[in-house]
Amino acid sequence: MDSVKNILLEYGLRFQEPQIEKVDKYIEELLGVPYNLTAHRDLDSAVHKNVVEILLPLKEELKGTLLDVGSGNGVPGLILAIFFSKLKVVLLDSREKSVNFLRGVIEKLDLENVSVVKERAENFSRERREEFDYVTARAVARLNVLVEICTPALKTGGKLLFYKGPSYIEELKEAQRAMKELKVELEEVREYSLKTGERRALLILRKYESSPEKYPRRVGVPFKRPLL
Ligand SMILES: C[S@@+](CC[C@H](N)C(=O)[O-])C[C@H]1O[C@@H](n2cnc3c(N)ncnc32)[C@H](O)[C@@H]1O
Repeated sequence: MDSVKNILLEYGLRFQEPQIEKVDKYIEELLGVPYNLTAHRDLDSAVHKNVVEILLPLKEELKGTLLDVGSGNGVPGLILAIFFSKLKVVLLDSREKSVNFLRGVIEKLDLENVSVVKERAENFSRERREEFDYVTARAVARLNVLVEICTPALKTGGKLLFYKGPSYIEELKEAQRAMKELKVELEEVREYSLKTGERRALLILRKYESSPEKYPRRVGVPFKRPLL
């Protein structure tokens, strides 16, 4: 039977045993069934979607502070916290159900470098300006919205790491105004493919100056009236 370890080895990803043990437990929590009872296809798909997709495009070690916006079940923030022990991670989500799940997982996995906050990103980013070295997000909003709700919490010189599908090309065009307003520039796009055939891209944007105080606008506005 495939294990998390074998799948990561297939991709040439590097790891240590304690990290694999934690990911095994995490997948068990995610699927809601003990590891030895997990169906092969469920395990394979969960590891690809939640672990390989996150680690594969990262060549460098991440260290410092990281905020994961709209963390849901903990992807990518929790996975990054497991594999990069020098990171201090805040998982942010406005949904009670996600926050409760995440708190349970952190306790079970005994993770000391992760905390969870239940709050809307618009409020959190306004209050915690210029605090994080990285802000990450996957499957939360289109790029122009993400830039507005994430960038204020980022330090000047810090990086936004957004996991996207092939729609990123359109989203980048649409996000030009938001990038200019919030003072971020595209540094790099890392395109990659999973063995499942899925095409993905990691967008890396760098904040070159403080974002104006008027951003982010109040809760809901960046979604309802995105910067275009
Ligand atoms: C589709 S899920 C994605 C979860 C995870 N990032 C992933 O890729 O598996 C989107 C999550 O973003 C959260 N979310 C959406 N808008 C948000 C906001 N403005 N502030 C905080 N959380 C938000 C939702 O509650 C939900 O848990």
